[in-house]
Amino acid sequence: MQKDALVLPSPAKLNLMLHILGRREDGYHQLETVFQFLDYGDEMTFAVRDDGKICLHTPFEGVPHDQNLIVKAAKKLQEQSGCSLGIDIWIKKVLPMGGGIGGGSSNAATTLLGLNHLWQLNWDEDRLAALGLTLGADVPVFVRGRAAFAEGVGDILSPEYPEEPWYVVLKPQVSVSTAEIFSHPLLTRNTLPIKVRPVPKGNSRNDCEAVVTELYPDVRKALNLLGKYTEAKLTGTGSCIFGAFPNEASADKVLHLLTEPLTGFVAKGSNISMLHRTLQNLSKETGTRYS
Ligand SMILES: C[C@@](CO)(OP(=O)(O)O)[C@H](O)COP(=O)(O)OP(=O)(O)OC[C@H]1O[C@@H](n2ccc(N)nc2=O)[C@H](O)[C@@H]1O
Ligand SMILES: Nc1ncnc2c1ncn2[C@@H]1O[C@H](COP(=O)(O)OP(=O)(O)O)[C@@H](O)[C@H]1O
Repeated sequence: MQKDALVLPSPAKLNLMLHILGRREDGYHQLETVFQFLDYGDEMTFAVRDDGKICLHTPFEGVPHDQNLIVKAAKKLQEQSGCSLGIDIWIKKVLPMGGGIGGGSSNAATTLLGLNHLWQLNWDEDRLAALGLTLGADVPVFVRGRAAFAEGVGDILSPEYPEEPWYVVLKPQVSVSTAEIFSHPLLTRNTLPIKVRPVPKGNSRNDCEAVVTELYPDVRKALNLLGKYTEAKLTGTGSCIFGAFPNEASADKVLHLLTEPLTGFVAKGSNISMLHRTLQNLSKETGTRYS
């Protein structure tokens, strides 16, 4: 690896609540959701190439190189900016795929921000978020890096400041397809919009939960298990579930009681993503603006 490589985190997100208000003509659903980041995620390393090639060196099981959101993000940014440079990318992947914690979207956003810096494009956040939205509904929130109340298809963001507890996140041994849940006939699609902000306590339901637990009994089992210790909820379309705890020790204790046969982790909730905290620290060290 080159000595001037840039190493950046790619954090997970949780949907602290998720309401589905309706469906647009293009099939996409209008949502209201609260996004918060976790201080837990993948680690990505970037090194510039002079030959214009985009090379992801870490293989992903079941995801061909050119279908990877990392590669798609890099190629789109290269095309739209007209940049002649390329990039080598490595990733230490810890986030489970298809878990509703946004790993793919987060990887895409970290790629956009990392390359914006390394290729010296100086794109602003709005432009990067707009490009991100063409890759997936969740990419803009990762580009902006601040906890948010989201409307539209999840792309119209306004600041939200939820508490920042410690979470236990459990991954049942199933992967849920977002498209499958959103096309299900029994999905709740008529929840009324929330008029009051910040989102009042008691609005923390996830409208996908009923369909997901019906189709995936392992998710129901996990919710019941964690639900013995705290309120347990689904994030996004699952399959991960989570519950809040007042401190790391109490979260750790419950994780150790529960993991077999589930896998899971403990992480602190954060209203500023660790990617953006890292970029801010780099800016201070080098005097360069990173996004
Ligand atoms: C619902 C959320 C909440 O965070 O679920 P998770 O994927 O994280 O579980 C996301 O907005 C998902 O975002 P993302 O995973 O980027 O979805 P996309 O790739 O854009 O869309 C996957 C598929 O889900 C459906 N879809 C997605 C978002 C949305 N607001 N309405 C939809 O109907 C569409 O059928 C689309 O083809
Ligand atoms: N870099 C990536 N990381 C994870 N998943 C990716 C990536 N690129 C493409 N994918 C595809 O996107 C799907 C959804 O991944 P992910 O974002 O992790 O889940 P979710 O949207 O449920 O949080 C994966 O099952 C995989 O097929």
